[in-house]
Amino acid sequence: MTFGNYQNEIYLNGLGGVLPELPMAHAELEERARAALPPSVWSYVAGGAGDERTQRANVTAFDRWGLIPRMFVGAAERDLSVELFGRIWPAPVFLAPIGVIGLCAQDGHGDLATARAAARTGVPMVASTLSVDPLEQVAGELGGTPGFFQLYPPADRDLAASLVDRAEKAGYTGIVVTLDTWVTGWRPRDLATANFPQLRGHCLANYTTDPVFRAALARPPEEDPQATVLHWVQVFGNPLTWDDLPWLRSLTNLPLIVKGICHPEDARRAKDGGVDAIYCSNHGGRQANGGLPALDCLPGVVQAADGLPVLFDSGVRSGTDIVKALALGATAVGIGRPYAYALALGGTDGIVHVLRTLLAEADLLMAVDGYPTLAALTPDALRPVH
Ligand SMILES: Cc1cc2nc3c(=O)[nH]c(=O)nc-3n(C[C@H](O)[C@H](O)[C@H](O)COP(=O)(O)O)c2cc1C
Ligand SMILES: CCCCCCC(=O)C(=O)O
Repeated sequence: MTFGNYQNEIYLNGLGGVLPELPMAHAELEERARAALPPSVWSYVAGGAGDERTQRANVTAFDRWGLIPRMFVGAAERDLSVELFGRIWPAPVFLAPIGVIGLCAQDGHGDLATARAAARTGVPMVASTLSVDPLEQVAGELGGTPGFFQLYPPADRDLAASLVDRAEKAGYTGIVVTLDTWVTGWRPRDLATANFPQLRGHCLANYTTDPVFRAALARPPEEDPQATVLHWVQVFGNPLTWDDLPWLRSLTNLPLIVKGICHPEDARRAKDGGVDAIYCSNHGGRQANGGLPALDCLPGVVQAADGLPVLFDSGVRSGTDIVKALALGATAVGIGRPYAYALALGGTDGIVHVLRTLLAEADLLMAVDGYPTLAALTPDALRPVH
């Protein structure tokens, strides 16, 4: 599927892949997903850290930037494609890793449904360590679309190596290491309902199918699920230091991307440590409350990355948001909660719907505002709103 030049599709053929019964605006999508999802899954996905100020600020940060339209640029033809890690992506957009995405699908196999949406659209998927279906099965649904495996680096280094090795063999094209969630943040909604312990048991497929993880158990996970979860709790978290970066780098020759970078100095050190890209994100405000909106961190990270690709997520809710993040220097923009809600409402078709609408809006905005290429989207396209 190619993106760009939606005009004909919208005005002549309708937006292929868009479901008339699903909303185009995020607020309505969210409201309908709330009604459709089991309450425990809803509050887990929608919730964040503390009183969720940072989570809300991630979204409203986009309102503080305004695009300035340009004229006489002949923007009838647009091209949203981007080359990243040696592959051409149809658009500078990807599906961010979502740990319980499996449970957002009505059949409980949302990881597979997401991979199928990636296959249909060509929009790359970052598959979470915490999935209902094992990473090999998820990769099997990706078709030719690039897939990235997101690693929560476990305390057991052999387990980390095994997960990365499996991801390589399964055909993933990069490894995203998430640094900001070695322990769960203060999440009142989940604490109130003891939600995560309830949900996580369903999302350990990558562990229960792993030879290193299984070898550490006295009895197989199928026979003793409780002991399995207890062992997982022990090995999951790994508060890494900069001294661990060479080890992480040594795990793979695939592109290595570090997720959760918000400080320019961290971006600089990660670049010096040999990573292939920086992923600027505050985990959608789920980990730390009281922080800067991720969008406000993006320009500093881009500057410090000094030419290295910078992936970005946290708070992206519209095509306009995508364009603003690109103008502020993101190389590609991650979609998070919107696709979880779309999955809940329409399965794979729902995710395709949300990607099509987001990208159509971005594309048309680039057309009417006179920024026909990604190269034209520079910080000069924006001014702060007073
Ligand atoms: C329910 C849920 C589960 C998540 N699980 C993971 C995960 O397994 N790994 C990870 O790196 N990020 C995870 N994230 C964070 C997302 O990758 C992304 O950073 C975040 O959703 C962006 O914020 P937004 O959805 O508000 O735009 C999760 C986010 C949500 C909402
Ligand atoms: C022990 C922490 C697991 C968190 C897993 C999923 C995730 O990243 C999230 O934000 O939720």
